[in-house]
Amino acid sequence: MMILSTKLFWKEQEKHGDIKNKKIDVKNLEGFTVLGDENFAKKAKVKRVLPKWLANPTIISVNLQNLKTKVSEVKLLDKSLRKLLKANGIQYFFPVQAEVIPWLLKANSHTDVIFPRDVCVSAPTGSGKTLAFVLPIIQALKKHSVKRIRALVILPTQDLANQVFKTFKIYAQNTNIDVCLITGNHPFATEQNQLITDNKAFGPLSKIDILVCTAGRLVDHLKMTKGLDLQHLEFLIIDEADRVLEKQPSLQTGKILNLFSLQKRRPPQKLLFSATLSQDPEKLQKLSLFQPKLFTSIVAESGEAPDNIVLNMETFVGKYTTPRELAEKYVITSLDLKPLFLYKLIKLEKLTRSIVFTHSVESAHRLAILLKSLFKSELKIEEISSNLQGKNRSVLIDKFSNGEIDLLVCTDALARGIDLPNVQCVVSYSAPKYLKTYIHRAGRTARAGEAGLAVTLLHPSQLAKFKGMLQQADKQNVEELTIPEEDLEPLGEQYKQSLQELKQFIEKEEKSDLKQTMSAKRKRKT
Ligand SMILES: Nc1ncnc2c1ncn2[C@@H]1O[C@H](COP(=O)(O)OP(=O)(O)OP(=O)(O)O)[C@@H](O)[C@H]1O
Repeated sequence: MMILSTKLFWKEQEKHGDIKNKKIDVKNLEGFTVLGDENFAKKAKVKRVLPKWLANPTIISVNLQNLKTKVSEVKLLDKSLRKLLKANGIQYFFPVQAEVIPWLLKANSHTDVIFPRDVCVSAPTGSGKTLAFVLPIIQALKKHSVKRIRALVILPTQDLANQVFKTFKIYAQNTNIDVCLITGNHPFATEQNQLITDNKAFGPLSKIDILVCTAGRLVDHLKMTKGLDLQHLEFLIIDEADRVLEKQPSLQTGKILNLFSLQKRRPPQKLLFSATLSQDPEKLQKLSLFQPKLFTSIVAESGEAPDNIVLNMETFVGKYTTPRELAEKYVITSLDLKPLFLYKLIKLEKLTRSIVFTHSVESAHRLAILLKSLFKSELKIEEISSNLQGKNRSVLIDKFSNGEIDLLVCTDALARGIDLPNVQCVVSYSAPKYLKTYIHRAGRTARAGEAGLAVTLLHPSQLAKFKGMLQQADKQNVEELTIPEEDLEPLGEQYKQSLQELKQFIEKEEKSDLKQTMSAKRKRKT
């Protein structure tokens, strides 16, 4: 018997002249086995059915003005923690805290009987996600007297890890919990020494209870630090989870996330946080979450995120949300005068305490020099990028926080999670490529219920793409802020002079770089 592919079959049918009807005539098929079938009927649309946990989230309000949950009334939380919150000026919980903290405390109150469910939290930037995991973890770990790493907190950058570490330190006061930070900011051996002590009788022992780290440095220590034991882990927290998992695929591909499922005791509870957490079931599937629970804020058609919204549970997929207090605008600029548009924008809006994002370290550097030349002593301008060592970056971040710097020019290395107080405006000098980038940049302002402005500079050819991108987050009303090109004409001479200064500055820098490289080479030779 002959085996016939569908293509050959149609050729055969053609010979028999029955192609018109495109119907298989079984009579002509003697001696053939047809593989596959041509079906020209229109297929019914497949209805997307979400896993139950994604379709039934707990909705988090984005309203930070009308707070309802008093810290003093959440009796599930230890009195000492409530006292510390009060001492740090926190009287009311933000919505994400009001939902997640009691839920986690309850889930962890009888872990000897029931494995706690894993948790995904998607809530806007600046909505207080950090405390939503810090407080329940401190409370849960207070009871232990033997030192073991019981909570592992992974973040995408050094600056962020540092920030979360500081929050843990504040709320671990008056407990015997030891928190450690490893980000590569210190020599490897120093970090090893902070993690482990070598006991003569028992071998390597943990010195700490909570480890806060960047993903890359964790991977290095897992490979090379003898005695680093995660067998007793009770919590695995991934903050800015989408970014961590993008940056460190080895975490995602099961190498580390699934490693814990092999441990002898119960696997740790996984807690994933982000303002842009994917709610795509296929992506989440890879994380091997255990009976996950989703907390998410939502936007309604109008772009508002009301408190009581009826969801279509079958099709609900959370969209990224931004703070209610965020005002958003864009400015159309020409390519060659873009720095002047920025200059004018800063003047018009009287911007201080503001951040300007560019797409690369080099362009941040050039723009900072140019702005310094244009503003002279009128504004204090600094640049911050991954080129700077961690310590210098922290100094700049502190200076900005204290109001000693008016304008910080930076790359997207600073876009995620960094909590700078009272940022007036975020300017995207280079248009963001992705919605996520836009949301995290803009999220440096309008934090913790404060008002804030995000302005994006666009060339006319970028406008359609930008608007399309914002529509994915149901943002339809982003207004244009018009700066007519004629208004820039009087600045022409000043601009030319500043460009000249920039050129000279860069040339000088290049020469000095060359000199340094040559002298380093010479030193190596000798
Ligand atoms: N209940 C509260 N009351 C007042 N301020 C709060 C409260 N909770 C948190 N904050 C403050 O709000 C700011 C933002 O909090 P946090 O950094 O945790 O936000 P986030 O949701 O993690 O933001 P991002 O997504 O950008 O990382 C911080 O300065 C924090 O101290």
